Amino acid sequence: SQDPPLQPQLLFASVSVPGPALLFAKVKRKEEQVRRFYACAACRDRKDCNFFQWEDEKVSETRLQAREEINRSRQPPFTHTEYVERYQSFVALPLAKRKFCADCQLLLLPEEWGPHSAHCLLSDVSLAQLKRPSRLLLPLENKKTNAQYLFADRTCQFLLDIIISLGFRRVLCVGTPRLHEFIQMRQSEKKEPVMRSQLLDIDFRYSQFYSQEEFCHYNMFNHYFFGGKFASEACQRFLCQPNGESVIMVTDPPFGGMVEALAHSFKKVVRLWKTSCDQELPMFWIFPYFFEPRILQCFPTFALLDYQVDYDNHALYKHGHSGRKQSPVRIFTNLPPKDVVLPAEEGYRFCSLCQRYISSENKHCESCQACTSKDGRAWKHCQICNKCVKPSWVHCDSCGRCALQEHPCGKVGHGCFTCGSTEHKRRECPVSENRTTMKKLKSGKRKISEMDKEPVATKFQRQTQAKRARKRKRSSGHLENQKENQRKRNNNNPERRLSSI
Ligand SMILES: C[S@@+](CC[C@H](N)C(=O)[O-])C[C@H]1O[C@@H](n2cnc3c(N)ncnc32)[C@H](O)[C@@H]1O
Ligand SMILES: [Zn+2]
Ligand SMILES: [Zn+2]
Ligand SMILES: [Zn+2]
Ligand SMILES: [Zn+2]
Ligand SMILES: [Zn+2]
Repeated sequence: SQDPPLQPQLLFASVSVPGPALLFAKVKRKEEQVRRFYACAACRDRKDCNFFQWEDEKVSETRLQAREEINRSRQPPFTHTEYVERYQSFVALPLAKRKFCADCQLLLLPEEWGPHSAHCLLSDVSLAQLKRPSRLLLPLENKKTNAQYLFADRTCQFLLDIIISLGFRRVLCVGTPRLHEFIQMRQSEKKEPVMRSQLLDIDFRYSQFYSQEEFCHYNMFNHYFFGGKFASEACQRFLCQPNGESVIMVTDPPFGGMVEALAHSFKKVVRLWKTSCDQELPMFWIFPYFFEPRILQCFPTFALLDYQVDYDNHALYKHGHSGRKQSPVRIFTNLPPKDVVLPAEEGYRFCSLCQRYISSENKHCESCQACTSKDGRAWKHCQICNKCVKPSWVHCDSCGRCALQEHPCGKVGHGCFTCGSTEHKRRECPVSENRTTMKKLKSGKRKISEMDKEPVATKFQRQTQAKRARKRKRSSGHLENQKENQRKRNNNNPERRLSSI
């Protein structure tokens, strides 16, 4: 990008544990050069972790030591084994002695009460509460890094029901603590059929509640198991049980995350599971619909489902029309869409032509030969663009495409780096959810409905952009050529640094 380098990072702050960095590339357009650097694989906000190192940089001994020191200070206070032992001691205590420190987010043993006496303590922690850690723990709402948005019960129940009805008996929960918790609770209630689950998440606070077979402290941006070989083997053991076909992976990564890095990790998870045959690990990847092109680039067999994923603690992304925005979060899957039955009581119905379940207002377009709505509203077909567009869009002759009435006419740039939209820049992106956007939304200054903003560059736009690029190349000769190629290479490089990260 042309932007000054955003400080990349190696360490985690909110859930602060050291781990390997990712290698990114920064392109200086003017100087025609690429410089690679290491940055944190977990934090997308430099306030959380400001690790930065050029690839070819020599790091002094003193700096290495200082870094070691920071790493040490950011380790979880206990090992997973210690957490498990503590849990056992904790549940053996009488109710009156079971205290949870809300400030430290820690289950306390009586001999530790002293140093926490001035902290906010929760007393009489019941077994029922211990079974729902996602309610006990404060969601890490740090927008860029953790973005811990928890499923509403409606969504959790739907996911579990559909998983069971599809015949799966084991669920690998990658960044889905609440789904894991649902399955664990079900198990303790001895419900049939028996379901099992394992959680992989960067939030190590969960080590307090789950065994090493139930939880692995994991970074999904670089497939890193903090518990080392023991943990990755636990994951492999979970995936590769005798009836290997009955396992599904469900992931709900932070939305600001880089799709390509995630896909790279998920392919490694598949390799942990994969037997000799060329099977695909069944997967639900929960992510905003406007990432469809980028997800399909990484996983061409995936389909986008119409189901609107709903969160408890997300002020904006809510299901339905209750004055709030509808959720743009959907399920991507490599299972046949016709098998994923969406709830009729929420208005979903089957389109026999598309062979999939669609939302109530989505309608089948004869010209496109598909149910074209992505956002849940009825889309309309534009004869000139030869595709369906959002209801609020009109065809603009100067731009040669459909857009909002008040679009920046004639200024088709590269668009948003995070989601690909040409209607806004990264700073206003609804996905990266930075402060400015949140402030604007809160103060009601938002002129254009976020829903009306154009999502990822569509195939058509990409084609016209490519055409323009080719034209530019022809007209401005070699240097321009190089730039364009550089840009393309960059876009194809999975380790390229996106400004969203
Ligand atoms: C959008 S929330 C999804 C939670 C899910 N909706 C649920 O209710 O179970 C993202 C989850 O990913 C986890 N997470 C964030 N960054 C991560 C990373 N780098 N590696 C692994 N997990 C991460 C967060 O701790 C959080 O649990
Ligand atoms: Zn405390
Ligand atoms: Zn249809
Ligand atoms: Zn159409
Ligand atoms: Zn049009
Ligand atoms: Zn225009």
